[in-house]
Amino acid sequence: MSSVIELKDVSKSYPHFALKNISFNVPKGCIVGLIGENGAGKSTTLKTILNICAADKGMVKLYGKEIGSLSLSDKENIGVVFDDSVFFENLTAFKLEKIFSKIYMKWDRNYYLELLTKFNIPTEKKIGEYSKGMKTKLSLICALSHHPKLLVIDESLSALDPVMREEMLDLLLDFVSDDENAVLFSSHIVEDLQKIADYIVFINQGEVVFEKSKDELLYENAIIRCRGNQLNEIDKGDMIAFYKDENGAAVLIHNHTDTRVKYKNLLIDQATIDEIMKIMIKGELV
Ligand SMILES: Nc1ncnc2c1ncn2[C@@H]1O[C@H](COP(=O)(O)OP(=O)(O)OP(=O)(O)O)[C@@H](O)[C@H]1O
Repeated sequence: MSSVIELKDVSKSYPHFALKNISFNVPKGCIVGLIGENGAGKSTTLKTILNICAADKGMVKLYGKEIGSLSLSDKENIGVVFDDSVFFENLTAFKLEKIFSKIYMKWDRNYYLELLTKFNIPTEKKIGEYSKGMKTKLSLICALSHHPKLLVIDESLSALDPVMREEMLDLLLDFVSDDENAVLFSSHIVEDLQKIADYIVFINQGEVVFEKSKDELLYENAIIRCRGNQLNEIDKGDMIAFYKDENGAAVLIHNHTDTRVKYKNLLIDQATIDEIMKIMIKGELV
């Protein structure tokens, strides 16, 4: 399976923060979810991929080409939806269409109008008068309407209500049903990524903690919930990380049949990606 994005040992330093040797791939036909707490380095990673900020070292390739050597038509194959995407607030969606039709060679007016109707976006209202959710929808619609092959989305869908998010997620699944397309999607709403992502890349304090297929991640991990004083009943070798507070302990363990048998007297739950992330960030790694 070839990759749309390849990152190898990418580093970028700011005065009080550094991305350190970030490596991961975004394979064709896949949705890759980038997760991590506030300030972990998700946006910086996306900006480095898009060459909005240059990496200090490492390699970024899109469709096998170094990021600095992309042609205009290569760039047109990238659709970007950022949380702070700005459109001219005095324009209407109709006027915006006229501008984009001149910028993008593959601009698809009919598809744009179809999506505006489907997602109830007013065409004659000024964009400055849109709600945040409407702006987000418009941003995704614009990104899709020039038929990119890669969509890079930063946090944006968090402004949408659950029903609308579901529809947008369906749109992304539809997008990657074409095996040539791919999505790199950074989100706080890990639940969304659990629904649609094929791979999860977890970044913490500027470093990749893991890059795994979602199915593998959910299958390989389980959580023991117990009282704090029961922690010593669990062998360190079975633990990945644990979190303890006054209400008890949550222990991330390797999910093997033998660990399930070994700890049959303790409550073992399936782990969600959200819980895996929280225990690894807030708890202690073993
Ligand atoms: N231009 C910049 N100059 C200096 N520091 C920066 C710059 N851009 C980002 N940072 C710092 O880099 C760190 C990572 O920021 P980044 O926006 O990548 O995190 P994030 O994971 O996307 O966070 P969030 O989920 O809150 O959006 C933060 O500490 C931020 O202050």
